[in-house]
Amino acid sequence: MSGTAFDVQGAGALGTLLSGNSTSRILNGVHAAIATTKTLTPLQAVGATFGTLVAALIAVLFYERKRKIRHDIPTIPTWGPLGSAPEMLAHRWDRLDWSLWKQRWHLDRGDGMTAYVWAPFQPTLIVTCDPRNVEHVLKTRFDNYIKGPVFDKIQRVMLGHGIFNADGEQWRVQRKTAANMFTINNFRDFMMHVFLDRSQILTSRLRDAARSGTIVDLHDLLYRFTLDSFMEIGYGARIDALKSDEPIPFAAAFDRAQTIINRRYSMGKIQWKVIEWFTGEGKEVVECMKVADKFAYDLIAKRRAEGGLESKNDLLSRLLVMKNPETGKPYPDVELRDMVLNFLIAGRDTTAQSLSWTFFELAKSPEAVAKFRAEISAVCPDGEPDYQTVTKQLKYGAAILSEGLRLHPSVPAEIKFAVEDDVWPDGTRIRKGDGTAWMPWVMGRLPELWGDDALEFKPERWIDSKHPGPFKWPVFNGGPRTCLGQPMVYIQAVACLAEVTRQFDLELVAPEEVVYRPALTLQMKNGLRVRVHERGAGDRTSEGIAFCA
Ligand code: HEM
Repeated sequence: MSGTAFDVQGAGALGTLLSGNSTSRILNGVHAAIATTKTLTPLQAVGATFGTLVAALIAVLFYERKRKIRHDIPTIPTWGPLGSAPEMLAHRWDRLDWSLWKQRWHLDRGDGMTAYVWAPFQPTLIVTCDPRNVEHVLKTRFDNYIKGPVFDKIQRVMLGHGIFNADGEQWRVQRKTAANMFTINNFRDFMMHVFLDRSQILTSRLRDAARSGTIVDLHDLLYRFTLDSFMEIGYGARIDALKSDEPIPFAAAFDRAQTIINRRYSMGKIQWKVIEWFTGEGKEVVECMKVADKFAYDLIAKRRAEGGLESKNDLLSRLLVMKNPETGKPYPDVELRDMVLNFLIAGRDTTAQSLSWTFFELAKSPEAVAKFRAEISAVCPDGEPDYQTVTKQLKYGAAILSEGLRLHPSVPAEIKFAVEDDVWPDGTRIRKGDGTAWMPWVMGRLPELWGDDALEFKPERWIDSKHPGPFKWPVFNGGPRTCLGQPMVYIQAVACLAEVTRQFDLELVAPEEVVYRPALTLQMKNGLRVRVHERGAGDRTSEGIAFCA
């Protein structure tokens, strides 16, 4: 290869990396350098080209630094033109702990609750733990903060144009449709029936484990529990994942795609594209999504073919008879596919994770378990609970879940992008295009927000004090984009917590192994291995798998 051809390719690659006036100045420099290489030997030309590219890269890094550095917002000490990139790389496995450490550092210096972090080729992120700012972004200036193209490009292959990915009118229409479905009253009875039925299968698996002395991965069982429940409630389909230990092909493909996609958030677009091209993971995502897509389209076709949709209670049947308020026509399959997969992510992973982390905390807190058992015996002494019991009477159970979510929010961090310049309530100046982030995981651990016992698992704080509201505890978001599933989560999770706690003692096998995997949602990296002990007949009011007898 001649030195010149090689050089021009290199310059071309740089050209696609960059844009803007300064960039063209840099490129002119590169071209000038290339022209001089024409008189060199091939080896010298390669050396000169490499040197030129390195010099150009350094120039770009310094330009990026100049563009991103903010003198009006605090940040941790950075690595010159590399910003915080080296630390982000070093802390890719404990990203949340690093963020907490960073926030503590700022608070101890008197910087306040808002700081920023930057790295080359990634959007600058202004990160806040101030509930006033969170309220401002989520509610007061809702229209000024959007998910934006970064989120859309990363997630498009999986979420399509579904509700999680959408902004503006596209989001508004879907929100309306989804909100309508969640207000249907008879849906609640159907839901309750499904949750109790699946809870019974879960407890029968735990009983088998207790009797055979087998250690179980409760995290995996809870994923199966929420998958089975949501498949029935959402799509009227029974897949009985809980009755087996085998991987479910579509769920495995979907999980693999999620794992690869989640990693994209810690990189710039070019970085993840290049890495996925080299590792073949880009193609793998596409293949996995073909499996998930086929699953979704088959579900839609089957439900449509069965007919009688008007009398069915599941979400998909309701979607199939609904008309898009925009077009006045039924939703096309491609939009139904997006809804199916968006709701599956919402309905399965987050609830399974919240239950897993809450059981983890309960297993370390015998006092909370004793209080919960006393409440269960008091409010449902004879027979299965109804909707009212779970939603109104198991107050300590609900407090246990809220406390579990405070310390381990299923969505640990959120990002939105500013449409226009703005000023936050704490005085932080936001520029058009800035990424703004808040981290429920970090907020839940700050003594400044929760008192000196912030790191302790204390369900009582939800009973003894006023509810903190959605902006100090943004676990389910707040404002117009509040989680639509929150009431459903409390029914399913409180029923499941009560059912398991009433019948079993859970012993953690290796508590030190219970750690998160950095991802969009708070998975347990090594699962939740427990030894299950059936409570003696004297501990319960009766034998059996009824919810509370
Ligand atoms: C513990 C369980 C759950 C947690 C912690 C949770 C949390 C959240 C959060 C933080 C968001 C905002 C996401 C974003 O905009 O980036 C959200 C949105 C949403 N959630 Fe949940 N969620 C849970 C369970 C569920 C369930 C079971 C459903 C229903 C099937 C559901 C349905 C939705 C929907 C439809 C949205 C989109 C709302 C919108 O953008 O307008 N969620 N959830």
